[in-house]
Amino acid sequence: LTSLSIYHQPCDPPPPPRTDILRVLAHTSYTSVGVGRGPAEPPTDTLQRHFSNKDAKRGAKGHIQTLSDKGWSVKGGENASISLAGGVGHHDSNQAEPLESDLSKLEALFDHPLYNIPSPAVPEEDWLLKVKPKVKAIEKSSQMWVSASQEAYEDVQWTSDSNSHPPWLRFHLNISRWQLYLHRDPNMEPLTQQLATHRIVSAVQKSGGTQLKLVMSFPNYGQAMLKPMKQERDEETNYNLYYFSDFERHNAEIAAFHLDRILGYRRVPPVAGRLVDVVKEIKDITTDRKLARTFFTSPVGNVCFYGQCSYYCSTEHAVCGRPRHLEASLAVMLPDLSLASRRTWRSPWRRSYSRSKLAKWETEPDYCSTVKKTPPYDKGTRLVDFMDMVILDFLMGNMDRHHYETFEKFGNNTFLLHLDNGRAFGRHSKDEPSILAPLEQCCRIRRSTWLRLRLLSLPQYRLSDVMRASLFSDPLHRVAPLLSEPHLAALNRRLKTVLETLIRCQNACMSVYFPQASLSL
Ligand SMILES: Nc1ncnc2c1ncn2[C@@H]1O[C@H](COP(=O)(O)OP(=O)(O)OP(=O)(O)O)[C@@H](O)[C@H]1O
Ligand SMILES: [Mn+2]
Repeated sequence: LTSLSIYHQPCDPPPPPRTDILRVLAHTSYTSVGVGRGPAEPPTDTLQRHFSNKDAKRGAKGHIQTLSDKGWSVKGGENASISLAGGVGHHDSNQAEPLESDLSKLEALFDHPLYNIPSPAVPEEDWLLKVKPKVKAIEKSSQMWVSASQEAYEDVQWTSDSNSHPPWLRFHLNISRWQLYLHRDPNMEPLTQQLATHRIVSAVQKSGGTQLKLVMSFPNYGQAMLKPMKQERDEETNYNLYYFSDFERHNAEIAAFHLDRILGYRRVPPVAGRLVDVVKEIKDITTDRKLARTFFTSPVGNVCFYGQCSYYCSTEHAVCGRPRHLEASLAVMLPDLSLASRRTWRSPWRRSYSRSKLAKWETEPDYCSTVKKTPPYDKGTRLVDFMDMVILDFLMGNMDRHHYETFEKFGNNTFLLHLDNGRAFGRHSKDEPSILAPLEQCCRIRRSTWLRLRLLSLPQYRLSDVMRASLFSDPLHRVAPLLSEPHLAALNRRLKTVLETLIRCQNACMSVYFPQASLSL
């Protein structure tokens, strides 16, 4: 299983000819396909082995019930899935399928061996954080921190037992060298539930970045980054706006989390949608004076605010409740930088961020060969990790990946954090081929990613369907589907383009080394 290199060069001799790989991929028994778990593959934690297919199915159904119990479905209770199936019936009648089938596709996808590749336990040094051994009682009392507004926060009674930890802490403690969370992580449901429903005790502006965002705090000391809704779901980005002037979209942050998980990466911090009460949950509780000063009531009686930031923070660009309910995305905060510092990397394929200049990669045909020789892209998994991110960005139309971050502790041998996806999903009617330039130019991909992409192109796991099913679990789905049908359809179209690019890569090299070989993709 580990014999195949993740660095299989497109121009290396290909592995021995296989029978129809697509057929094998669709087959439930996977042992006959030599999928390598290269050193870059996220380890599978023992926890996930306890999750049988049955548990997973029950989990998914249970979730629908939880949502409907809370009045989050149109009809609720037993009929929840039926009414919701009707609710999504507006997509292309040729493809119309009830939601039940989308959900079972998602379950089947996550049950597939490509998502359940066994791996050894995570070595001690591969965890991002370590729990300190028990502090003595005396030290403890002198170290005890007393909150200024004690009523707002809960008493902390955490022990070394993870059952005593709130979901956000469990999330932090489970971040490892290769992924933010586990496949089928049992903590995801409580974590996203809390983001969506937990009482907000503090809201302040987050500094840094160009657009308005807030840090929200919860009574259990968890925190989340809020991005407000600025654009209707079916509105397309204005064609005359440069990518760097585009608005951020809350639904893009949510959808990116789901897409990243479906691609099997798990490199986007969990995000949930929430209808926030602008008055009760922001204006009344904020201690941020600069923010408080920007609240006003619009001529039609909606409560609005605009905060302070370097773009779009003015009365003209205020975000407004209806009349006080505002849609927003809440992303769980990563561990504080004092506990886990991060390194920021400039993307080698960064756009020029100028209206007139072109970047080097746009003019130099052999640009990739230079990058391949430049650390950290010359060793380890960095280049294929970068390609994973490129594919995510192309699928969701994100042109704004100027930088990416990694956890300092893990050096160069670690996954890339896919933070800041707010400028994705701006346009469904057009694809942006330049986002794929790195893949076109380098022709490199991690084998397991490539296999998963092919899986997602099969009708029984179709990307748009599994995304629809996954997004259905977000609380904001009851307000409106997080991605409109044209956006879901665009995902399939773009996936096809990615696969065609890879076939072109393979063809080009096959013709060099194996002129007579036929391609059995
Ligand atoms: N979930 C998170 N937890 C902790 N920090 C985060 C999280 N998401 C983003 N950040 C940090 O906050 C900074 C700003 O976030 P983000 O990039 O999403 O905002 P932005 O306004 O879109 O920024 P920019 O305008 O530079 O694109 C990021 O550089 C990142 O370091
Ligand atoms: Mn941004």
